[in-house]
This record gives sequence, structure tokens and C-alpha cells, in this order.
Amino acid sequence: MGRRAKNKQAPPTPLPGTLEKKGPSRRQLSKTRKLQRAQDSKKRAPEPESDEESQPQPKKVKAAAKAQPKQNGKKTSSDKVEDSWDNLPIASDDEDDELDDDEFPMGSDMDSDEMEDDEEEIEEGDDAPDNDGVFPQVDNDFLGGSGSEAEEEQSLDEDDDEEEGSDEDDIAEFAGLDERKSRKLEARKAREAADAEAELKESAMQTNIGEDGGDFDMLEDEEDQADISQINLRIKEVVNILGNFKELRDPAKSRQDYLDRLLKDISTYYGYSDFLAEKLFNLFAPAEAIEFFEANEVPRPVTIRTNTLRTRRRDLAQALINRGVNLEPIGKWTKVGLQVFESQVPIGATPEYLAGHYMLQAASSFLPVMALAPQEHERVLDMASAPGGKTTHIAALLKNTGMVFANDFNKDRLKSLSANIHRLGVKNAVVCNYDGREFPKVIGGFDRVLLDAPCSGTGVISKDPGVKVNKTEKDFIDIPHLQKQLVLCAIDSVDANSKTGGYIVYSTCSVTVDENEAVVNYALRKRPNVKLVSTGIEFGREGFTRYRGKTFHPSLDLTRRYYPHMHNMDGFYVAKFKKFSNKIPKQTGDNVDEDVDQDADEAGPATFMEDEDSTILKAELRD
Ligand SMILES: C[S@@+](CC[C@H](N)C(=O)[O-])C[C@H]1O[C@@H](n2cnc3c(N)ncnc32)[C@H](O)[C@@H]1O
Repeated sequence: MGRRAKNKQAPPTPLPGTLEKKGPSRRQLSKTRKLQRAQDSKKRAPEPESDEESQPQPKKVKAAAKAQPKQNGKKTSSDKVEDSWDNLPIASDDEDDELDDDEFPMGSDMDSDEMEDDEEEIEEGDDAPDNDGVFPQVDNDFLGGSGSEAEEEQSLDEDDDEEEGSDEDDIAEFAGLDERKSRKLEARKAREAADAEAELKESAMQTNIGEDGGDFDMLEDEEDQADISQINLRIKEVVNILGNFKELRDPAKSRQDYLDRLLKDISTYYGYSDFLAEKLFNLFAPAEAIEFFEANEVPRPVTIRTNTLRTRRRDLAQALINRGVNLEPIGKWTKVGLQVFESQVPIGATPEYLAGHYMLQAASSFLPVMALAPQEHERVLDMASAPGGKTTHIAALLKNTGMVFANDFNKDRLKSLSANIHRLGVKNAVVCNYDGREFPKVIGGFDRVLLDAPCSGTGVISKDPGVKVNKTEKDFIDIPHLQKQLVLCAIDSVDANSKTGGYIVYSTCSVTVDENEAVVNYALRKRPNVKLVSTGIEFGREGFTRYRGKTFHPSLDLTRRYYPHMHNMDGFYVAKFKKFSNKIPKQTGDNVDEDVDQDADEAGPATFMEDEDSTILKAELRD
């Protein structure tokens, strides 16, 4: 029995109908979800679009699995509470069978033709909150582990070694050593007990269950798992019913009843605040929403970007292969990206890494720079640039000619930005520390501007699960507010008369409409001297032109969305503007507050609207 089980904590929440009650802790849910996934040999693994599939098209939504009666009638602890949700038939495994197709191709040999391509290339760049530092952390084993217990053991042994040098004849001394050693062991035990206590407290805090346990007994792992499995089954079943509502519904329940149930189950099962679960759920048809939530539970592939200022991809790949790194090109869409499958060495500390031959960088982060497509000798502004994944990518595409102004408001983050600039051999960068909203007063007239905007991070939940619970409704007002201000300044900083450029790229690592289409639509309204153009990226789903009762400019379909479940990349959004005049029409003020209110009025209600949403869902399914 594990430490957690011994420290009896909270019982599994009786399942049906009682989820308003306190449920298992997020950590327990995560643990049981992992167990469940491990038991499922046909687990879903998001797949990158194949080259043929690289046109914008959503993953096929699976045919609804035929409903079956609840399996073998076994009762779990969750059956104790009566609820009509209990009577939901349990879905078959058909859905999982279909997921076989989603296996990600691993470890195939490097395509030598592809590797040769990179000589003629202009290349491409980063970001992601956890790739911040000079030695970025990625949650894969080959990027390093803590080993604190082993270190502690070693320190005890080292103490022993030192102590061996003492006078062996002195019995009292020996006794003293034994005592010291046992004191150390006791201290360690005490620390472990304190850790266990702290863990218990933390867990209680997360579940809002008092230390005395309230009405609840301890959660046993198996019970916990049984409950979470039931929730998972019910999620599948409700999704199935919503996919064929007329035939499968219980006439006593409305669509809204099913949606309410599903949203509650999603927030419990995946550990989201109710608010964010609903916000993200609303972006997709129900079946696809589950794919999205599932994909957020799985880490994205580890990818690196070749720094073409220092090396060629082929040479880098060979050097890393020689060190025991298993890798291959990410895909045909990039000539500088490599996906690392496994490594005998920490990928953030190889000699090649230290020599600046590559940047540890999420594949999605290449996209905004590819869209920006800076040309040699241009002046480029990277308005929110730290830690510099995209800046260094821009510099590489400029082949160290022209200038890249690498700005960031956060002074602390400038350290890793500067370190990356030096490590990668960038010679054409100017680092600056302004609020982006001060541009173009600081300096303007750029050929191109990248605004990789500060955002809520809903596209990178697999890297930063804290987003699931720490983003509030206010964040989705405040952050877009800042983004709207920044995007106008980005536009105003570009010279429409640039001979080679006149482009602005807006990107976020978030998937919410408030931070993406709504911001771009705002920019189009406030700056009629820009228009949207193609990003030039051959894959990605089209941006929304209407969403929950709100209509955006039709050209929003030129913007691109990227999703973890669809592209096996972090969630991302990319929009590219062309500025065709330096005149800002006077009648359109820049009052973002006014616009926020207007947006709020224009926006549809946050709840599901049967008529309208079913049309949208159907449109989504047709895509
Ligand atoms: C998504 S991150 C940028 C990642 C970066 N482009 C990269 O590729 O490495 C957003 C950045 O915006 C910066 N930021 C936040 N508010 C800002 C503001 N008002 N002006 C400029 N930068 C800002 C943050 O410090 C953060 O570094």
C-alpha cells in the first residue's frame, strides 16, 4: 500500500449525480487517468497531418459507437447514489479501435533527400513557456531527472567515507558515528513524514476537503480508478448520444441536460475549472473537444530547430545520431526541424547545443516566423521576443544581415534572450526593453513586425497544466485587451512603403477566439489600412469567420489555427497582415475599452445554443 493510501484522505466521490460534491484530487485523477491510459493498449496518439493531408481539414469525427447496455452489471462504489445518469448505456470499444490509425510514426530512418534539401533553404524559429531558458526543460526523461533520493543516499555514503578516516580504535568515536548516522536516518524519515503530510494537505486543499475528511473516507486507488473510469465511460457515451441525438437520447433529457453533464464530467476527469472547460469545449464539436482535452494530457514531441547560422540540418543530425540521439525530420513543411524520439544524452546540454547548433523549440513556434518570411537586409521588429526562439530564427532567415530589434517588456526574460542570441551566433540583433505599446514612438518604419503576443497559454496546457485552473474570466478580458493594444502598435510600426515587406504577423499559443480572431478582427476594424493575407503555411485549420453568434470579417479564413489533437503540435494561431497605406483613418479611434464592450455585446451567450450551435457544429463536421 502506497504512502497516499496509508494516509487515508478522501473517498472517491460517489459518481452518478453527485459530482457537485467534492471529487478525487486533481493529482489522483491524473494518476488514475494515466493508469487507465496505460491499460488501454490502443491509446489515442495524436497524429501529425501527413503531407497529403496538409490542407486545412479537421480530423474525421468518428462514427458514433453503438450504445450497449452497461457491462456485466457490476456495481462500483459510485453506484451507491441513485441518479438517472446511472442508466446511460456504456459505449463499446469501437471508438478506440478507430484510434489505431492515430499512432504516431516513430523512429523511422531519416529521409536523406529531405536532409539534403536544407542547403538551399531559407530557414525558419520558438517559444513555449518551458523552453525559456538557455537550458530549456522539456518533460521527457532524456532531458534530465532530479534523482534527489539517490543524491541523498550518496551524501550519506560520502559521509561514511569521510568518517572512515577517523581513529578506528576509538570505540566511543565509532559509537558517535553510528549515532550520527542514525540521527541522519531519523532526520530523513522525519522529512519524509513531513513531505507526506504536506502532500496530504496540498491534496486536501485541491479538493477543498478539510483535514478531518468531512463526510469522506479515504480514497483507495482502485476505487478512485473505478470512479474515474466510470466518468470516462460516461463522457464517451454522452458524446455518442450528442452525435446522434434524435435516436439515442433519453426523451426525458434535453440536449442542455446532456451538455451540462458532459461539461461537469470533463472538468472533473481532466481537472479543468468549469469555466475553462466550457470555453474550450465550445471551440469544437463534442467528439473533437474530447480529442483536444485528451491531447492536452500527452506531451508534444520534442523538437529542435537547426540554427543555419552555425550548421546544416544534415550535419547536425549526424552529429546527434553519433551521440545516440534517435531523430528524424519533423515533416516536409520545415527544412530545419528535427524531432527527437529518444536520446542517450541530455538534449539541452550536448556540445552541439552549447555551440548553438540548434534551439530546443516547439514545432508550432516555427510557424509565425515562416509566415513572417523576413528577407535579407530588412529591418524587423520582434515586439515580444523573450526568450528569443523566434528572434534567432528571424536572424537566421536574415542570414545575419539587416537588423532584428528584439524587444520584451520583462527585463528578467531578457537574460535568456541575450544568452540565446549569443549562443546561436546572432550578430544583427538589438535587444530592447519597452512596453510594446510604446512602439512606434520608440522607433518605427520596420519592414516587418512579429507580435508573438502574451497570451493565456491555452494551447500549451500539456506543458503548463496550471492553465487548467488558474485562468479566470477576467484573464480573457484583460489579456485580449492588451493584445488589441499591442497589435495596433505592431501595425503602426510597419512602413507600408517598404520595398520588400510591409507585413505584420500576429501569433499566440492560445486557442481561444477572444485572443485570436477577435483581436485580428478588431485590428481590421481599427486599421483599414491593413488587410489579411495568406500565411503561406500549407496546413492548419482556417480561422473562424463566425463564432457563437458573432461574425468576423470573411478574410479571417486566411488565418490559421493549430491544435494538439490535429497537428500534434501545441495549440497556436497565426495571422498575417499586409499594410498598404501609412495613413490611419481618423474616424476609427483606438479605444480598446469601448471596443471590448462592443465585442461583449456582439458576442453570443457563453452557453450552448441549440439551433445556432448545431449549425456551427455541422459546418465544423463538414470541413
Ligand atoms: C509568448 S511570449 C514570447 C515568446 C517569444 N516570442 C519567443 O519566441 O521566444 C510573450 C512575451 O511577451 C512579453 N510581454 C508581455 N507584455 C508585453 C508588453 N506589453 N510589451 C512587450 N512584451 C510584452 C512577455 O514578457 C513574454 O516574453
